[in-house]
Amino acid sequence: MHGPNSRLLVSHLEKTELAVEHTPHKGIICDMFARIAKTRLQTCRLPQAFRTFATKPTPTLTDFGFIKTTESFFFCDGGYHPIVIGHRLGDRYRVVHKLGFGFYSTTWLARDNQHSKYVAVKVGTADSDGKEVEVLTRLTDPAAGNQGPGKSMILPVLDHYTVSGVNGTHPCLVTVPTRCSLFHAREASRSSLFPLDVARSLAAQLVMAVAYIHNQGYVHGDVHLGNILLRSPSKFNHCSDEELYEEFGAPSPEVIWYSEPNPSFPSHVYPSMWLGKASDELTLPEAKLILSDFAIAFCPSKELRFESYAPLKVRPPEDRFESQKPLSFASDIWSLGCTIWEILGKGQLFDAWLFTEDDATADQIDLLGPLPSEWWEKWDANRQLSVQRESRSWHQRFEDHIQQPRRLKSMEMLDGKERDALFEMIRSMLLFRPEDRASARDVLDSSWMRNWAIPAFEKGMKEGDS
Ligand SMILES: Nc1ncnc2c1ncn2[C@@H]1O[C@H](COP(=O)(O)OP(=O)(O)OP(=O)(O)O)[C@@H](O)[C@H]1O
Repeated sequence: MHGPNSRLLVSHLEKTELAVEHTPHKGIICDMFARIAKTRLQTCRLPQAFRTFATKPTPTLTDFGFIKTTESFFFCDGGYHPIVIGHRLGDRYRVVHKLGFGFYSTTWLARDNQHSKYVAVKVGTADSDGKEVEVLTRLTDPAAGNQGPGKSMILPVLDHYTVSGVNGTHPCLVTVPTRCSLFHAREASRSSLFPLDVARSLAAQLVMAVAYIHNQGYVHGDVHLGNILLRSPSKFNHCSDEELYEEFGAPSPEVIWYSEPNPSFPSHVYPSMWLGKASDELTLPEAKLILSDFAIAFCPSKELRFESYAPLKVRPPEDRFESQKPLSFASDIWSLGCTIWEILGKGQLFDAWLFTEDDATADQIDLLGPLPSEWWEKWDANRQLSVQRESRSWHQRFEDHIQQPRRLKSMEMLDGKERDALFEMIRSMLLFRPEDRASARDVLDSSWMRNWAIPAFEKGMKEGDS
């Protein structure tokens, strides 16, 4: 099931658009979803409801009652709060549209009746701990100093409170609404690419944001394209609800089909509104980044964390090979290196189609060379490396993921000097041993940052001012 069609299906699953009932390949699709679910079991922190489903030995199509929307699966005790457009969230916020959802929350565009402006209200699942509020409050505290532009790339908490409903008590976090994630901006484009200067500027901003949070003593723990959002133009605060619906579309509830009806399930869900822009249409002044989702961020000096919850494609290898040692800032640096690569091109540095931890390790060895000897002994390398694999060098991956897609779309490409500086920087971030990796500060001082990425960011700031 590898290949573009299966990728498309997953993307549809994630975008909640798949009408499986109408396909002639239900059996194959059930099998594929079962595999996706099981792969995800190894790769993400997941609510219990999903775990129960994913461990079913032979799921049938009926078990995929959530197919029309993965989201509907999480309406259960401890899960999402069912929300209807027009309802109030707390006394102050009237829900106007849906902005998005993740495994641990749904996010809504709401009208703040006190200040007559739009806000984003992230409503956590009842089993989420609400710790994100605390982390964001500390990181955006005016007393935390203003070390460079990184701080402005974190959203301040405007308000927080809890709401109670059929599935439990839910933490609510209020921030300004943003545009879309880099992942969704790419998905919405024809080329899946950012213009080169935009990509450089986004990479610079991401490193600044990570350098800032590291400086404040926090590890983000989940750096990937889905958690990097684009700042919204502020103009839409002046729109009425009607004008907003006119421009961005009104909410259109979709009926959910359930295999086993339950009062905690809503009868409808809402597709998310699209405030975003396709990646290839994004201009330099518009490319203003927000690092989001601090739900699993932690402070290594206060809390020991041994397990990484980052997706496998960006997950640092010490999670697997040094599971007795606590994770540190260097775990973010690995994910950051992989994410910068992805921002510049259209492929992932480490391929990630239904890939297992063994595939990830083998792919990392292909690119980076042998594991440290004590790690090697922990891995059944002979079995894994005997599997026929296509070995791809830095240059090949660069050609496949970055240069060739840019060439094919007639978009600006990197020259040899820039490519070498990029390789040098990313290599310093992807060293197997976490203690050998560059720090975020070192990355900011690298030649690629100083000569290509930061100048593009500064150019964007100037163009935005003029
Ligand atoms: N301030 C915001 N403005 C607009 N959309 C937002 C905002 N915050 C979150 N979203 C949307 O909601 C989605 C999910 O948010 P987020 O990743 O923070 O949730 P989560 O439940 O912690 O996710 P995960 O599945 O990574 O655990 C985002 O991808 C984005 O589309």
